[in-house]
Amino acid sequence: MDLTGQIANFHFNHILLNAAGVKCQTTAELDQVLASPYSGSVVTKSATPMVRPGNPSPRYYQLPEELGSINSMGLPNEGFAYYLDYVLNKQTDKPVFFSVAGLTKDDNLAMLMELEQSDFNGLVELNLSCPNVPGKPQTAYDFEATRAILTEVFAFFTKPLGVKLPPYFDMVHFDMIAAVLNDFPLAFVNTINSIGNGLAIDPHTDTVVIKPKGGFGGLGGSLVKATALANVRALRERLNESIKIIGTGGVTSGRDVYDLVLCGADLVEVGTQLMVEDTPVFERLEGELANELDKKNYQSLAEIRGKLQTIA
Ligand SMILES: O=C1NC(=O)NC(C(=O)O)N1
Repeated sequence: MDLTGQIANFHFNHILLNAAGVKCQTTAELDQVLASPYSGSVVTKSATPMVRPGNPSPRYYQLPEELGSINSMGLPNEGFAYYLDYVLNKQTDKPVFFSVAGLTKDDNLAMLMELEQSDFNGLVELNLSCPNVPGKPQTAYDFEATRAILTEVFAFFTKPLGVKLPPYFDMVHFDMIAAVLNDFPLAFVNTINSIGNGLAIDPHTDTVVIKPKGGFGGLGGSLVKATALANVRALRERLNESIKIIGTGGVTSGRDVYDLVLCGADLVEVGTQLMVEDTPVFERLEGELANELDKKNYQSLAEIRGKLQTIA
């Protein structure tokens, strides 16, 4: 059975990997994800130029009844140089994604210039959608700002680049972001980032469950699946076919992976459920995915990719 994926010149023997932010802040975590026989790749925690402690804790909370998670991490990371050193020295035959999330356009341009001039030979993900830095907007909700930064980036950047997008909730917004992205030689888009600025309450104490921003945080896990499916499907229908799609959000079962591929995903990322189960989740999900294909006598993901049916 062929459970592989392709982005640019990179072939992925498995389509599952971590979502940026989960199991990817330290070299030990990155090594563990890469070492899983059932991961196809790894993505680094979104890097800022300097080390960042992030927001005060509690800043991550698992919602009850396996609904998902809420987080306001605030881009804690070991700093750009730490991740560049890791990717330049790590021996692996799996493609690696380097995620960057500068707090300013200049920070992003500086990190991307350093990556361009480095020997890094993987893929780069420009995170335009972190909802958790107080006072900072999710750039990709501003279509002109997104066009402006991509214009400056592609004036010099020649390596495979993709963007991490927030979820959109309006058909016109799908049209507008696709009209921007189609003007650039992007290797991929990764959709969705968490659903920004949700709120969860502890019923025993009548208190929010995370400290930053009065309890507002990004939502992940099963409760965001329908939004993730819609964003993958809408962008697949609108983007040039040269722009591949990484589907992220709401994956807790092999059927969830199958559904994202059905909507057009080339690779699939796991965030909240990876926090819950750790790296064995990749084996479980791939096994369940294979079973879903078996049920319908499919031999490869290529047979179902983008093949979601509508009602005539
Ligand atoms: O892009 C991000 N999305 C999230 O949901 N959380 C992290 C963060 O807060 O660092 N960043």
